[in-house]
Amino acid sequence: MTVMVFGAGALGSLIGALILKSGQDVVFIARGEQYRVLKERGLKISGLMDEEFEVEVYDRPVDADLVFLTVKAYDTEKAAELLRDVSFDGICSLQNGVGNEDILSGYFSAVVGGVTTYGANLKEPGHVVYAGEGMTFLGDWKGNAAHNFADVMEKAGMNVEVVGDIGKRIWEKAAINAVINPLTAICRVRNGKIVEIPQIWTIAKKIAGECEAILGRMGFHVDVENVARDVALRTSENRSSMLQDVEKGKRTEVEFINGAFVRKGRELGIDAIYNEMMVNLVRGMELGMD
Ligand SMILES: NC(=O)C1=CN([C@@H]2O[C@H](COP(=O)(O)OP(=O)(O)OC[C@H]3O[C@@H](n4cnc5c(N)ncnc54)[C@H](OP(=O)(O)O)[C@@H]3O)[C@@H](O)[C@H]2O)C=CC1
Ligand SMILES: CC(C)(CO)C(=O)C(=O)O
Repeated sequence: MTVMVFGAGALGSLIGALILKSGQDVVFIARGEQYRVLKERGLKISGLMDEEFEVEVYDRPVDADLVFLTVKAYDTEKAAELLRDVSFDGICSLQNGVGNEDILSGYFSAVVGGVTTYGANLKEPGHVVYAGEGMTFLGDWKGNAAHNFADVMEKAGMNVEVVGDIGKRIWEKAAINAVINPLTAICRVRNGKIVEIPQIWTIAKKIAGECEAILGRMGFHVDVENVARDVALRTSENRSSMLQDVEKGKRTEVEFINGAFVRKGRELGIDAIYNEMMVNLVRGMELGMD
């Protein structure tokens, strides 16, 4: 059994390292400087684990049995096109945002949706910090492969559960990210500050209200304001992934987070003007970067 990790950045390298450490075969797909360093020097994981791994790494996909997809959401379509040329039995997205599984379902017959709270940061090429042990929920989106992916993760000692409501969980996580991520990125603050600073929290509540109305109409009843508040406070010292992207001058996943609520709101006839404002402001920042 060979497991491919397509997108060996922060999360993919961590997941791949944990699977490799358990004695299972892993191939890593990377690009650019990350590919070069992984090939020449291997992978270093620090933080909750302190180990170095020699890794089998390629700059294009190869045949495998199972594929974990860990590219950013805006790279999913391109990854699917590349993966079409190789053979594997199932693909599992561990990405944030909405829409990845639908894109993959247009290409492949066994697609698994995933939501994970494991935390990883890329310190420098080839060096990933394992920042938080979390939980991963997997669910079949198309076909029947979730249990195969869960077996691999379980063997690797990871916390994982196969669930029947992965769609709801993906949207729920997207709602939490829709409230916290753009505001932390625009205001350049850590997560906890969006609750502490009343001027920011006022806007957060508007975004949460729109997300809750949309999720409610979809049959997903979530108290978005309170859940997002709890997550922001529990992760109060975190710099959100969107803030980190903006600070590094990288593109963000805002179109797959707040943008997903704007599109779903339009479809359902529900206003999502605060989410739309977040998309425009964050995209504006991205496009204005030198
Ligand atoms: N990091 C975390 O703790 C968590 C992340 N997530 C989600 O997981 C996903 C990945 O996040 P993260 O690991 O932080 O992001 P990273 O940018 O660190 O990792 C993605 C990696 O995929 C690479 N990549 C993209 N396209 C290709 C390609 N065609 N061929 C080879 N490599 C490719 C990227 O290269 P390049 O840098 O050149 O673009 C990058 O190295 C996101 O959706 C994120 O929201 C979810 C939970 C936790
Ligand atoms: C939950 C949260 C907001 C934690 O920082 C996150 O998922 C992110 O930063 O993308």
